[in-house]
Amino acid sequence: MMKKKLSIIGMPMDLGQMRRGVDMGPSAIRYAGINERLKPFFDEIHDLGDIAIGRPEVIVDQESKLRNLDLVAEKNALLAEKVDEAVQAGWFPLVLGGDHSIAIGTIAGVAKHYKNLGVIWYDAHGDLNTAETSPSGNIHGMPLAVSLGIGHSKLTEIGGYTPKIKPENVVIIGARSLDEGERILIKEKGIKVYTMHEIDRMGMAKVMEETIAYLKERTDGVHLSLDLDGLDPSECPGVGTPVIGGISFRESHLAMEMLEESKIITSAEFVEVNPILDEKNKTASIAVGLMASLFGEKLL
Ligand SMILES: NC(=[NH2+])NCCC[C@H](N)C(=O)O
Ligand SMILES: [Mn+2]
Ligand SMILES: [Mn+2]
Repeated sequence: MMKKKLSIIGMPMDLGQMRRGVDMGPSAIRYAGINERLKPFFDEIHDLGDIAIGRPEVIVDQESKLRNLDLVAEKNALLAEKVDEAVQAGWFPLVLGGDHSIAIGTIAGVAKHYKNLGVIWYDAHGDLNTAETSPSGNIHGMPLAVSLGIGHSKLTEIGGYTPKIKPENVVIIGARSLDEGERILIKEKGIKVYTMHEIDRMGMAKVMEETIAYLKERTDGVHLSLDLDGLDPSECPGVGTPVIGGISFRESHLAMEMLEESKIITSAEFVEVNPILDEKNKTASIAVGLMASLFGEKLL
């Protein structure tokens, strides 16, 4: 049997949006006991520490209006390298955010190892904006588009190849706040989306059954990109862009348990935990609980 090895990488990035505090996400998640909780499910766990981000001044790219474009690109290139090395060496990469712009780096590091990487985008948002469609200029609203090869070339070219993933290999779960340009892109590219409407109507069990079956038949690895704002803000208040009417804690655990049973997940990231906006580290604790379910923790 191959050893089960987990590589934890902290990405204290807050340059993809405007609310301070999300750079403390990795610390909050570690403080919530990630190591202890995941230990039973791995032969070895290496916490590689954090990628150095620094505290630079905000610079808006004059041409594209993207906030912190150069730094977000530079730091994501570093993350991509780290993730690439982990996968290469046979470690499961688990990245702790940081705002969702870090998915650009994670996916750049992972996708080169697969012919058809699948992505589950568990999020209230589509994160499918470009400089042209973004209402905010915040890069954390763009990483899924960037990974599909759509967006500023400084972002899409990270890792030296583009696109990273194909639209038919993506499943978005939990969407309830989509901008106009994102809706157009979803339809144009035929991206599979389970909005809150489908989750209410079909139930999470059916949504996950379909998602797993869909990805199993077309992908050779699946990355889970879980934005804690996919969950309802009453349960996960520690996020920068909360949207009412989200996925429940229980539904989310079921989703993670079903993913564990399916054995399809080959990399993951948990993003947008902002301890300054949180209540007693609740959101970080929920993130750790979801990771535990994803890797095999059972109630009985
Ligand atoms: N990763 C996130 N929380 N993204 C929120 C994006 C919000 C909005 N759609 C924007 O582009 O600014
Ligand atoms: Mn997101
Ligand atoms: Mn979101």
